Amino acid sequence: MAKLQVAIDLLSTKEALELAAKVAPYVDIIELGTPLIKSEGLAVIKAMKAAHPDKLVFADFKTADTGELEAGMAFGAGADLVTILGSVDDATVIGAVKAAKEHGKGVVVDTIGVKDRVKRAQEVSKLGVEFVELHAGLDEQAQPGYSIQVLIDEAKRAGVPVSIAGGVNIDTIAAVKAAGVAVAVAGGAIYGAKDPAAAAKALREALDAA
Ligand SMILES: O=C([C@H](O)CO)[C@H](O)[C@H](O)COP(=O)(O)O
Repeated sequence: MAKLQVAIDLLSTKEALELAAKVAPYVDIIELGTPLIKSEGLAVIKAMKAAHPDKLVFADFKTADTGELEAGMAFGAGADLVTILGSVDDATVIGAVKAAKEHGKGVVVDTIGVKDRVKRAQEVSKLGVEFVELHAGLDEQAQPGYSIQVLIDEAKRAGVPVSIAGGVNIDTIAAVKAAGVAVAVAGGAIYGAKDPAAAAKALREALDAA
């Protein structure tokens, strides 16, 4: 069964906690987006884990160097999963995986900006990561002609556990699920909705549908 991850790209701990309280019943993973962590620091991780100890808290660090150190910081603050950039040296991923093993937590590699996402996903999967995020970031999504179909096709070819992030919504989630993903990530489709709880519930139901 694929997991549902809410990506919270809001900028304050207060707003993030309010959103999480509304959508937590429908999601498995609560992602603290990179802008949120840059705005609020490690304290937002601590606050979210305290509020939702039963959920996986995902710190979207997008770490590019000192993998062991930064992953250790995220896990020490209460994160269950932390992201390392796929474009960086294997040594950074290996260091983060070392920290994850010490804390009993996990590393996710984010392929944002990677030219051959499938190849890199297959490479880093051998390094002990939990799963690989096939990700088109918000800037890439804003480019003319962007379609999530690219990520869906890549997920089908990957042959390793992946998530898809980059335009998952109620219209695309069935195809995302059919691609065999481990995790579907939805940001704007939830936090940008008039009724985030209803949006998360609808995505959950679509993901769980036979
Ligand atoms: O990770 C993200 C981005 O880099 C900013 O932190 C987004 O949360 C991710 O792309 C999902 O966004 P949506 O397309 O809004 O679902």
